[in-house]
Amino acid sequence: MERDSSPSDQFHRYKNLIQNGDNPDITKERQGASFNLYNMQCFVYENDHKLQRRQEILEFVESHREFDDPVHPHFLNRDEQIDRATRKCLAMVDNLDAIDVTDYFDEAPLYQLLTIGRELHCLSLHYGMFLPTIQVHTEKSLILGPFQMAASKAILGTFAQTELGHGSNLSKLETTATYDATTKEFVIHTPTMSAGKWWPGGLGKSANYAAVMAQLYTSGESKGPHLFMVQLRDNAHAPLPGVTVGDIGPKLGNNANDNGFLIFDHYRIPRRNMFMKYSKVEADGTYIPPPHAKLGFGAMVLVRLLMIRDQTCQLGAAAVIAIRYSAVRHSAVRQGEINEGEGEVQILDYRTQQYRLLPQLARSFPSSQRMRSRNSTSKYVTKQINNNANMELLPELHALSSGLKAVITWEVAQGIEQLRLSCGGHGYSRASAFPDMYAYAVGGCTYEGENIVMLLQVARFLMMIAKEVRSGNPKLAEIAEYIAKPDAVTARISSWKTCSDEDIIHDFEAVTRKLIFATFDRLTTLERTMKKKEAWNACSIDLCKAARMHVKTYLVKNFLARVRTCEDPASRTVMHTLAKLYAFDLISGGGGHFMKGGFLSEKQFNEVQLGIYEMLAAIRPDSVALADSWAISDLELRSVLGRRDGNVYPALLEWAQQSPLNQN
Ligand SMILES: CC/C=C\C/C=C\C/C=C\C/C=C\C/C=C\C/C=C\CCCCC(=O)SCCNC(=O)CCNC(=O)[C@H](O)C(C)(C)COP(=O)(O)OP(=O)(O)OC[C@H]1O[C@@H](n2cnc3c(N)ncnc32)[C@H](O)[C@@H]1OP(=O)(O)O
Ligand SMILES: Cc1cc2nc3c(=O)[nH]c(=O)nc-3n(C[C@H](O)[C@H](O)[C@H](O)COP(=O)(O)OP(=O)(O)OC[C@H]3O[C@@H](n4cnc5c(N)ncnc54)[C@H](O)[C@@H]3O)c2cc1C
Repeated sequence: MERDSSPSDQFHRYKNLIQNGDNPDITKERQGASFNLYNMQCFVYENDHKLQRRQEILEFVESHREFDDPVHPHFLNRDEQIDRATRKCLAMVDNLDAIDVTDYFDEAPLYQLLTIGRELHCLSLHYGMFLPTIQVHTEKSLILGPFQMAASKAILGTFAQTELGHGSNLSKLETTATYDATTKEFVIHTPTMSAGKWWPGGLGKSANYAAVMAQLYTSGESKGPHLFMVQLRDNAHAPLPGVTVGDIGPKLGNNANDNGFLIFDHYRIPRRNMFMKYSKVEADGTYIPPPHAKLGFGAMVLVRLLMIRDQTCQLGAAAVIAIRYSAVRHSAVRQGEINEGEGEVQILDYRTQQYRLLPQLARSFPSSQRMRSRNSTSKYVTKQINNNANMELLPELHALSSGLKAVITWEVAQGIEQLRLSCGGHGYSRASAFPDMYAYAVGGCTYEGENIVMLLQVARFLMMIAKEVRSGNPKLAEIAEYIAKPDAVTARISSWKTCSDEDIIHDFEAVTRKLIFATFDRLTTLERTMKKKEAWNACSIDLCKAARMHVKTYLVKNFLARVRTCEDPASRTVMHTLAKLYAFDLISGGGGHFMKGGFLSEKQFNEVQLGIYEMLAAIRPDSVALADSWAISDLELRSVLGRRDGNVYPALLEWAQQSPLNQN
């Protein structure tokens, strides 16, 4: 059948509709902000230098043609996605001078987002886990500049720990590394089908090396899981004899990453290939244990901390998209009128919409902020460990990194989904970026320690503290000091305007303390009639609840503390309201815990609900400017709906035009 014009021609006709300049609604929103954007951005990124670096890195990437995308990546099949990501990875590595590669907190992730986007890729595990593993587990004299090795592209590594049969429970991993003192080698072997490594990123096609977690056997004795550096492929990139390796197929997301499987058949590696910073096997097979049994899990602790910041930035970006879209969405489709006859309103004016957007925006700030200080704590703890001086802080760091990882990845994934819904149908399109963001975030709930398993680690720590407090001789980590404070019978929370930060902290601490001790009492009662592990299992839902509340209390306290450091009064006022909204929203969502035993009265609970309404209204005029305070460029955002200029509809048409279905 003949047609008047091709879909492509028709799109070109519509393209003429693209507006010059920014959408007037979004401009008006920006003009109405109560604070100076630059001051707020400096607060969010801690100083103007970091802000300036963001801009410099953006300009660098934008000026390099090798980072351009000839076809929008959403329209590529998996092979093409992997090709694209690999091409970009090479360009990224060729231009590493553009950033401080050791800054895993700001510069490296930003550079990666700008060059490649949200898809994980063949180098994700190399940078995300392989290099951190080398850093954490290799003696300094042997590191030989891992970043130079990466830059020279000589070694491309992954982290191969999870197996078909076991992921969370490291003690049951089945891959073996048996020391042969006659040849001074380890024999790496996959003894059963369930022992096959499964999931490592970049393993399927790309990596030629892996840090492999395997059960160490020496002098006929089992010594538990240890890490080994293993070459997998030769110089021509073919698997070495004794190594079977491949891709595990498509996944919910991260499909530009070749997650793989790996099977060893009595594969030999030199003795020095064991990561021996903490535990050692001497040439004669003598085993030297580490100064702390869990130091071998150190790389995971570090990466959990990195993930927290990385994931929170995804929530920030999702909030930016949804808020900007909500400011421009009103006239194309009738959503209803608030005051009849006065015409349609921006969807941002609906209180329900604000309730979907603003608590998520609030949620995106504290965890990104505090991770900076956690990162320095981590460096401090590592230094203590390296000096062999002090292992005392290790359980605290493990509990905190596990808890934050579990709570934040969950909240980020749920938040992104809520923000997607807030954009109606367009949120469902990949053009919005929400589907990719969600797939990325939800992966974080599983990898690097399944969230429930991580919460139960926090609970172990809390139960130990509770036992110490009850014994009357507590030696408490800083994050747990509140657990020893006296009980509080009633809540202090009043109206959001009059209640102080101390009131909010008092109430969160009191409720969490109660939850911890109620769980502790239940556990100890059960332990009288059950085996310890059975008792633990029998109250593990409560254990997780206590762990979650402990982490949320930590986040609330830190958000409020961070806001107090804001030097610009106008920015501080808005951020303070946002911090209170964050706290009130958590109380409202966790009403059961707060109202239990009459701690929070019904009147106080009503104040909380009312306060949420009022704070939404108070923040509404600043919401677009608050979104802008994340200082995210369009290239980083990669969302048609979240464009800075607000010209969403022509951009959607332009995006759809690239669909291969429209090419003929
Ligand atoms: C140019 C640059 C370009 C780009 C740069 C790109 C990126 C960089 C920038 C940013 C990146 C940011 C982030 C993303 C990074 C990468 C993400 C990409 C891809 C995803 C990677 C995913 C990788 C993986 O998933 S690897 C596999 C992870 N697996 C796990 O996490 C397993 C989970 N299980 C465990 O950790 C343990 O089994 C356990 C902790 C659950 C239990 O331990 P154990 O087995 O020993 O049993 P228990 O009896 O419970 O414990 C005994 C006691 O030991 C304590 N314990 C346990 N662990 C620790 C620890 N680590 N430290 C201290 N103490 C520990 C435990 O608490 C018990 O103590 P208790 O006193 O007896 O109670
Ligand atoms: C996108 C992605 C990338 C990954 N990349 C890598 C990688 O590069 N390298 C690597 O080694 N691995 C990787 N993994 C694997 C990942 O680390 C594991 O999937 C994760 O640690 C969870 O382990 P599992 O799959 O065995 O889950 P399981 O432990 O089987 O969990 C299944 C269920 O059992 C529950 N459960 C398990 N143990 C307990 C317990 N003790 N108490 C209560 N409940 C429990 C969990 O809560 C969960 O609900 C990746 C996974 C994904 C999804």
